[in-house]
Amino acid sequence: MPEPTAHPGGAAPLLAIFTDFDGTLVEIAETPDAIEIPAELADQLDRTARDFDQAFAVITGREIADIDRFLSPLHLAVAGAHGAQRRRADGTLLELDEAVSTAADAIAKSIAPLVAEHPDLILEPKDGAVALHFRQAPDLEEECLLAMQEAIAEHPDFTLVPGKMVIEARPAGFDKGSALRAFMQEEPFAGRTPIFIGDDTTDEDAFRVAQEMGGIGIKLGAGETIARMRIADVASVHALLKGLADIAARPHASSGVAEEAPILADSTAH
Ligand SMILES: O=P(O)(O)OC[C@H]1O[C@H](O[C@H]2O[C@H](CO)[C@@H](O)[C@H](O)[C@H]2O)[C@H](O)[C@@H](O)[C@@H]1O
Repeated sequence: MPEPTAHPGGAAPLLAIFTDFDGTLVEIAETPDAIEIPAELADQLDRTARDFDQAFAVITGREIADIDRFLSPLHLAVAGAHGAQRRRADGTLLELDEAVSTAADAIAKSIAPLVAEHPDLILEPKDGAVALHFRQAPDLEEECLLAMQEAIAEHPDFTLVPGKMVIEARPAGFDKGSALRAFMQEEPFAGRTPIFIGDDTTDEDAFRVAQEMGGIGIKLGAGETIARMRIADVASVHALLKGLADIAARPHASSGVAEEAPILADSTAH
């Protein structure tokens, strides 16, 4: 693994920026399609990517196609379906094993009758993963969990992960940490110091890997976390990205993230 690189003009390291999508770049909504995309979001992320020499990626539970649709016409580096899908910074799309797609289809099919019976549930089939949402029927959480456990029983290569009012099946061996590590082995991420911003339990793997690699995990909101830093809300994430881009655009930046961005708090401070 290459050592993190110092900024050519000063002491600040070159950063690689990774963010989660739902609950981090956009506010949580009642349904997956009801999210509101701030008008300037795509432009801001494009600027972040450019100012960090394209060392910027979204690591999400969503499909890559979803992220492209929400940020159109921007095509960022993205790890989708919790890392099962990945598009590199140079635009190369990594092929998903056909057996994984087939198994995800089968899991979604076996959940369909439950969703037909309870129209408030939302089934979100993805290429390589399946999400069963119960935000509009919270009393069905237990039933959803049992149904998903049953559905993956015949697919031992899949594992269940809880999210925000959702239970997801994803292929074992993929998570947001493995996605971050994979990006960090490639240009233009290699040798940089990773920062990952996220809000959910599935983001903990990425916090861990970012910190193992000498970087920083930034947890949005409350809740147990291994992330070293916290940030209050989605608006603060946008402000932080803008602030980081401003720092990166300066030719002789010399100060660190925390010093330049008081919207961050040490997550271990009381
Ligand atoms: O990893 P993320 O980018 O945070 O994606 C996690 C899941 O986000 C979406 O579901 C969540 O957001 C929805 C819209 O706000 C909300 O209605 C739902 O209750 C949340 O669980 C998305 O639909 C999933 O595919 C992602 O895995």
